Amino acid sequence: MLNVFARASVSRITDPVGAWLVRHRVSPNVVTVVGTVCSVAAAVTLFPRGWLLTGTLVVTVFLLFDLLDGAVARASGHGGDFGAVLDAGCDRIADGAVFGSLLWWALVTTGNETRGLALLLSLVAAQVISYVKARAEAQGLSATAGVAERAERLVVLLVGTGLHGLGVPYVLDVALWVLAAASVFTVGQRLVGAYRSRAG
Ligand SMILES: CCCCCCCC/C=C\CCCCCCCC(=O)OC[C@H](COP(=O)(O)O[C@@H]1[C@H](O)[C@H](OP(=O)(O)O)[C@@H](O)[C@H](O)[C@H]1O)OC(=O)CCCCCCC/C=C\CCCCCCCC
Ligand SMILES: Nc1ccn([C@@H]2O[C@H](COP(=O)(O)O)[C@@H](O)[C@H]2O)c(=O)n1
Ligand SMILES: [Mg+2]
Ligand SMILES: [Mg+2]
Repeated sequence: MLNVFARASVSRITDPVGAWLVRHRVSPNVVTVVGTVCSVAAAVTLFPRGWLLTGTLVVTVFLLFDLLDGAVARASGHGGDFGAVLDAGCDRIADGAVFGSLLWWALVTTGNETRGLALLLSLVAAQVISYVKARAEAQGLSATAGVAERAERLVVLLVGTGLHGLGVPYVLDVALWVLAAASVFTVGQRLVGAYRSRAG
């Protein structure tokens, strides 16, 4: 949904930044790798310590690099097949680090098994959602539908962690269970989409 409705607005910001980076000889792959490494580093150092507000703000800044690398690729005219693979692979690494770090915080730091379960479901479902789409595309099928695409998943999660960090009660638990349910549902939507997209 955000991919359809927010992308045009986001591009009005990211396209000029992408063109500026190209003028300074920055390549899209550098943006992808730097954004991923910094997202992972921020998530694994901040979330397990329970620094949820700081973690949310810092991780968000570096996750937004994922919106920039495509803009740099378009502005440089060097976008390509490998860039798309690197982008998607790095997305999985960043998602694993963000969800995994919060899972560590929930289970090890605070001993909250309910939050841990919701995070575990969301982590596994997030990876499966993306894998089913990629595998379907490799088979010549299409599986793009889903209520919880990556942007939606990250927005729900990070608004929940940010507000929890600010001391707002209940919001994180609601966000985590909405996220887990929507993510599991999206796995089903992607599989059904792939099935229906078969020719004949
Ligand atoms: C209240 C207390 C304080 C809390 C503050 C924090 C609030 C945090 C709120 C939001 C943070 C959101 C961060 C999200 C960043 C990442 C977004 C993202 O994923 O963008 C990519 C996405 C899709 O692009 P692709 O098609 O290239 O991506 C593919 C897709 O993700 C596939 O998904 P899946 O199959 O898993 O469902 C993957 O498979 C595939 O790997 C991947 O390549 O782009 C969009 O959807 C476009 C719209 C995104 C809107 C996000 C909202 C961000 C909020 C603010 C934007 C401000 C913009 C400023 C930019 C400045 C840059 C200098
Ligand atoms: N290192 C990269 C990253 C991305 N691309 C291209 O951009 C597309 C993704 O665009 P986003 O705005 O969603 O990041 C991707 O499919 C590639 O075509 C690239 O070439 N190199
Ligand atoms: Mg990207
Ligand atoms: Mg991406």
